[in-house]
Amino acid sequence: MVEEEKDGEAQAQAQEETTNLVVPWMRAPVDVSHVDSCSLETLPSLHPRLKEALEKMGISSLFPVQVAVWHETIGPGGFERDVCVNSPTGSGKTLSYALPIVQTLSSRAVRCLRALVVLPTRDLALQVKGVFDAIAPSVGLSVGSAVGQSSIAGDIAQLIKTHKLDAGICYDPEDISQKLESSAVDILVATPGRLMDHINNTKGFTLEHLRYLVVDETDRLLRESYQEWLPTVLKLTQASDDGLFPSSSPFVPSAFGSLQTIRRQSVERCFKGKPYPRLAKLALSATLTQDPSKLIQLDLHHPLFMTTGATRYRLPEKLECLRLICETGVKPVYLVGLLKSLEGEKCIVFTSSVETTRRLCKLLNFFGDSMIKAKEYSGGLNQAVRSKEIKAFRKGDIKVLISSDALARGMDVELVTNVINYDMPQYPKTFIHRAGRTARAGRAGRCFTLLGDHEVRRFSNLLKKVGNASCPIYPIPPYLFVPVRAIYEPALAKLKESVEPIAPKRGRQVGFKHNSRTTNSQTKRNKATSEQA
Ligand SMILES: Nc1ncnc2c1ncn2[C@@H]1O[C@H](COP(=O)(O)OP(=O)(O)OP(=O)(O)O)[C@@H](O)[C@H]1O
Repeated sequence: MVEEEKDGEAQAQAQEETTNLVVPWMRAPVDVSHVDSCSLETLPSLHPRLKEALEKMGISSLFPVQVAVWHETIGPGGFERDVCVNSPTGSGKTLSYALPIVQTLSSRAVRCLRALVVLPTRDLALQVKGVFDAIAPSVGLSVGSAVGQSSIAGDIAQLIKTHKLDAGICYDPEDISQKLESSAVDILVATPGRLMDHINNTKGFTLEHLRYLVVDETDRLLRESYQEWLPTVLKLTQASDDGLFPSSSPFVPSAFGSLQTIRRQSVERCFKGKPYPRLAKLALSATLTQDPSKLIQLDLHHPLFMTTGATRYRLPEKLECLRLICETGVKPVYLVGLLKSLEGEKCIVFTSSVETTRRLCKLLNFFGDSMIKAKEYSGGLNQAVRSKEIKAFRKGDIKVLISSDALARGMDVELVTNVINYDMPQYPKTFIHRAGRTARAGRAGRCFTLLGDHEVRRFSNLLKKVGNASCPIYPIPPYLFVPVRAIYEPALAKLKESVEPIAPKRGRQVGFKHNSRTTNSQTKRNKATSEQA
């Protein structure tokens, strides 16, 4: 699956900037910045076992966005409107949907797939599954995942339960040899590609009982069609809403024939509440699209827009932005000086591409043991290596992670106190998501951006777009900077020996682009490079 924010982001940003159209329902939002946190004790209707589960997670109160969504779903709102949330990174959007969904499903009597949460990448999906896993079992709900690069057979074993047919059940005589399959999970967290695999190929996988659809990182998911996953899901659930057989849909081969209708009715009767509830949708992002042509794809019902403050984007409150103006040709020296000044703290260093990530990581490790030990995270690595590195980073065994934008969205790693833009982000949204890997959950954090002289103006414009005027220069003490300079050339020579030259193309330079100007041109060239998850 494509992870990198490149050409798609450019197009999306350009489109949004040229169209000033805002759909009417977005003009009268609920402003979450006027909502207060709420203690679990005073949160209305919270299931006692969910309260216990939250306390075990160390949570004693809900954040404003979580209170606002609770109000619209469990509170008086009662899930009657679809909800679109634009709320800063680290503000707790995951629990804002996980908690109401789990609370509502806690009263279900029969297990079947009621909630589907879709995320753009495998790592994000597994992170969100972890949040559901922490609360859903307390009320007897089961959570599954369907993500790329894991075994399909393993998925099926986890998601589908096979029963023998009871003698008294009315079934299609043609299907007499078949066993009855049903969902082994109430909630599924999935990436679009694997979801489509199950929709198209997995016997017994059905969305006919789906009540909740969450589209997390909405702008990212709406930008690419991922095998038409969204229209497919909507079509399948629409068929169910209309009382049509999903098996009549061209998308799904029927596993049960006429038995499906009998099962659907009996299952829904076993659910306290409405017999045929509407599919409720929740769409969330820190940079929610306002593009009507994108939003229309969600087919929203009487949507309610929640946002934070009056500006389009908002950075976390305790995020401090700083910049370093780098002399041409020696940007890595500035980076090492900066990392030395932050020694002992967890840092993510963002670059513009998989290739720069790989080379920069190698280069840092050539500076010698006394300098910086860094690891790499990008779509250029296989999943097992990525998972290993992120685990070590979470544990604190690795302090510096050099990453492409594969890590920019959604990833929640505790105690990351610094984000460093080694390459200046090209788009405001990329800045928001990268910077948002720190200063999460009300904590403090810093975002440093390394700039060449020629980038200063463009960066100031970008800061205006993200609503941040203040970004002072960070002074690196000379005693950290000067010794690094002395060992830069030997480290660079080692790097040149160790890396395979890139196949020369017209106007393409071979070797590590340590010059901020060439890094910028490399960024442009690499726009076509996509990352595979
Ligand atoms: N009520 C709460 N009390 C304390 N911590 C919380 C609470 N809700 C969420 N958190 C923590 O806040 C952090 C950020 O939450 P989450 O990942 O849901 O943010 P987000 O808004 O989805 O961010 P992003 O836009 O970057 O994806 C997580 O570590 C989570 O455990």
